[in-house]
Amino acid sequence: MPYTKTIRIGTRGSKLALWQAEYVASLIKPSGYTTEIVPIETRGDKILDVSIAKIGSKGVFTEEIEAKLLDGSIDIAVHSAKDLSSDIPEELELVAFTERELVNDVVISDRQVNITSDKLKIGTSSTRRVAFLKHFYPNAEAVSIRGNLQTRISKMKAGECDALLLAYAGVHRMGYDNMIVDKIETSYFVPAVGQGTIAIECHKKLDFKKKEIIANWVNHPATEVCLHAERSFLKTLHGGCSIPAFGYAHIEGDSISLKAGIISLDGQRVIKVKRSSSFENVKELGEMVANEVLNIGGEQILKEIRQQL
Ligand SMILES: NCc1[nH]cc(CCC(=O)O)c1CC(=O)O
Repeated sequence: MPYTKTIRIGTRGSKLALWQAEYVASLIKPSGYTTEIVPIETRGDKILDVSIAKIGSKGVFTEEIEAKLLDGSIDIAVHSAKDLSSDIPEELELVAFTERELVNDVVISDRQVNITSDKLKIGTSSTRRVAFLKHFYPNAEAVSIRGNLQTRISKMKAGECDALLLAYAGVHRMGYDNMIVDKIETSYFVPAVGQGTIAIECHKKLDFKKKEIIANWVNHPATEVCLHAERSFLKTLHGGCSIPAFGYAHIEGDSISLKAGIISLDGQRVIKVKRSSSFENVKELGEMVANEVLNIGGEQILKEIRQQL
């Protein structure tokens, strides 16, 4: 095949995913390479009536896309880093992470609501958010809502819930900032691993010039190092996206600080550990934090969750 200066970008077909793919394409553009966006439907897009936790296996939003990386029909895949399992196929690698957006969860609503004092029905389908709601906002009632952001907002307007709890990143990318009624602090409501950043996955054998373009034009090194710490934590914990684990790393001077843990599904027990390391040791940092979390009660919580799901 003749060499083409075109990078084929595989992505899910949802509006948020397409926004993210377009964003990555816009970062590549000044390099002189062109891009082609290839939408791919995944299992997670097809099954809308069951919560993600119950679909079961990891990678429900990524497997079909990874298959196309493996057979060479796309050059790179663009994912919300949060949706990416901690184990990716041996032949593939993560080559870039875009600059992280504000990482917080936010409450959005079409009416005036107060999450602290009102008895709100809050739409979410994330086990982490349901458990944190039970712990920090016992007034609130979590109701399961799935679908893309647009669908969830229509369900809220139709009365299925009073508010939605979502990642700021997605809300912002879809242009719903004006519906934000509360920004929840990460000091206690710790985000999911990878929240707010976009990961670029490719075949280890992808043409080196294309890899170089991605590294130079798409990757944000400070975000990348934080993501490696968070993902090392998740990998050691053996948690997929259905586990109510959380992890957030950020740079403090010349070290990386990682705060991560797990919460029981009933919200009763929060196991949280914060440690820091140099930039070179983020993998060990993630492993150390995960092992500590497992040892001080995390193992027991994981065992209970595996029995319940
Ligand atoms: N699990 C779905 C998902 N995956 C990524 C985002 C938002 C964008 C991001 O976190 O980068 C969302 C929606 C949400 O959690 O509100």
